[in-house]
Amino acid sequence: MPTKERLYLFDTTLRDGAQTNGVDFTVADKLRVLSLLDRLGVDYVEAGYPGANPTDTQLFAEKHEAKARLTAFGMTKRPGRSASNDPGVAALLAAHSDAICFVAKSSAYQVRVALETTKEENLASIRESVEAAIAAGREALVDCEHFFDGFKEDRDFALACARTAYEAGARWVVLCDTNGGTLPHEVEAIVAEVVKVVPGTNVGIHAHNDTEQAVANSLAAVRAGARQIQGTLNGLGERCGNANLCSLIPTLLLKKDYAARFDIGVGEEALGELVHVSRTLDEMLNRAPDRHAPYVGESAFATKAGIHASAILKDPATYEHIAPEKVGNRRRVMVSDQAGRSNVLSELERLGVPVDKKDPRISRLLEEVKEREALGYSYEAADASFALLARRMLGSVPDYFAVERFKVNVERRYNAQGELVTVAEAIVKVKVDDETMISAAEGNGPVNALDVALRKDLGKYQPFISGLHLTDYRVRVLNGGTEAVTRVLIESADETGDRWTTVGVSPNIIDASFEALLDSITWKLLKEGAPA
Ligand SMILES: CC(=O)SCCNC(=O)CCNC(=O)[C@H](O)C(C)(C)COP(=O)(O)OP(=O)(O)OC[C@H]1O[C@@H](n2cnc3c(N)ncnc32)[C@H](O)[C@@H]1OP(=O)(O)O
Ligand SMILES: CC(=O)C(=O)O
Repeated sequence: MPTKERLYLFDTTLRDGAQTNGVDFTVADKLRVLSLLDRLGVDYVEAGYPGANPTDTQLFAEKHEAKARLTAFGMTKRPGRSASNDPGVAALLAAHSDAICFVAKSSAYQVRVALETTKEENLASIRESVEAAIAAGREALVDCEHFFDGFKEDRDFALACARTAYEAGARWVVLCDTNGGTLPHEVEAIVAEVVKVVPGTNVGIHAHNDTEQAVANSLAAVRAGARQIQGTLNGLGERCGNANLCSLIPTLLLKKDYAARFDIGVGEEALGELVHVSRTLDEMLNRAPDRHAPYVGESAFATKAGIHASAILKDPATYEHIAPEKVGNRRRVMVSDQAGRSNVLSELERLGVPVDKKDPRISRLLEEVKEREALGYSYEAADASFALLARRMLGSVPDYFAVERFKVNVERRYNAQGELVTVAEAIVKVKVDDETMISAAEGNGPVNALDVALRKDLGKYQPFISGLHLTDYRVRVLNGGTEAVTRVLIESADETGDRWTTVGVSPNIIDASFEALLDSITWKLLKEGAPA
């Protein structure tokens, strides 16, 4: 087998990713991400911009052990002064890092307008900054900012910037599509010109996603000869983000043309951790994961259409481009108004509901789902409500308890301190066997009060629901005006870490919420095997 070429991965989640609107890393966050990236096996981690802010300065104030080359980012020296006299360069040289990545303009227009200097001064800044880094024993990289736009307007100057960086000793000359407007065929053609001047083994690509082409542009650059890709986890980055490493890594490892040709330093085992890495980052940043993200999204291997589900059950390869387990994801076959019998059978199997494939009740269950979805229900996410619907149809859900009445009161009034407050109170009357319980509770809203009252005393079932808590509550008004119907989805969790979702629908939001709450409790009792 021919030896593979080495393709290097450079992660900038902690630098360009930190430029994402709404993203803010602490030093502790950065160290955690560094360890995630190190386990993944990327070659470089650009961890920040020492001197730009206290977090990054503190991060680089000491040495951090990592397999990846820890990289500090910053500007080349400013025009009109020497590198040894430039505070920005001094901060970079003082930082504990293996490598320094300088950002340098490579567009004549940017040099004139943004830097207000000359082309010659800019080339001198690149050369002297790289030389200073190397003299200090660091590996030097140069991010050629605005390279592709610069190449289109003044090709010779853009190439002179790249050549100057290389000749000064930069290990990598990284071509940046800073404004993200370049298309893959342009990237491929321009990189092909650059590698005539700087060897491809020293050329990198840094693509922004403003036309949703960052991943395609990175692959186009590799096709043309570049051998380093810069990107971020989950595609974080300035404006629309950077090339998403969670898409690039599996593509490079699993798609034949790249896998056969390149070694990227990330192994199969680490690839199996990709979903975990992606979700851990989202969790840390308090961002909702993108359900539709390629490879790592919750819906990346979710099938709704009946025709697809039928084929997937025969052989998953019929509708999947890779096996989801390779990236640590899972297949989901959903039940909805787009489903056929195959979706229902698959979901029942997953939920552990035993059923004979030929049972005529399967078709009736499917019809019931479709009729209910027409009324506003949605079972795609509400797995526990679907399981209850199915089990009720199959006659296996006990009547654990009956709610005889409930009352909810919301009142705005002055409290004893003279402050205006809104108070929600609920009373629930529940019958378990022959015993009647009446519970009252206050809550931060009517649904919360109702939930607390309902779960306060369920008699003999109380021990079974003690670990139950609500983790999410979503409301959607399905059609406007006076005819509006409200759909409530409630996500619950318990002490074992299990999560499940239930649905309720009604013109009245309290009724819809109550229906979803009842399903949640009933599912928990069923799951625990509570006696009827
Ligand atoms: C394309 C990219 O993503 S590059 C990454 C950019 N990242 C960041 O900017 C985040 C961190 N930045 C910061 O905290 C601040 O901008 C700092 C600390 C770096 C600089 O702050 P300030 O000194 O107040 O300067 P300010 O941010 O207003 O402007 C940048 C200056 O750098 C100059 N500059 C920009 N790029 C370069 C470069 N590659 N080489 C030399 N100088 C440069 C600009 O011309 C401008 O100079 P001016 O003040 O004489 O007009
Ligand atoms: C360096 C960088 O982030 C850019 O040019 O986009």
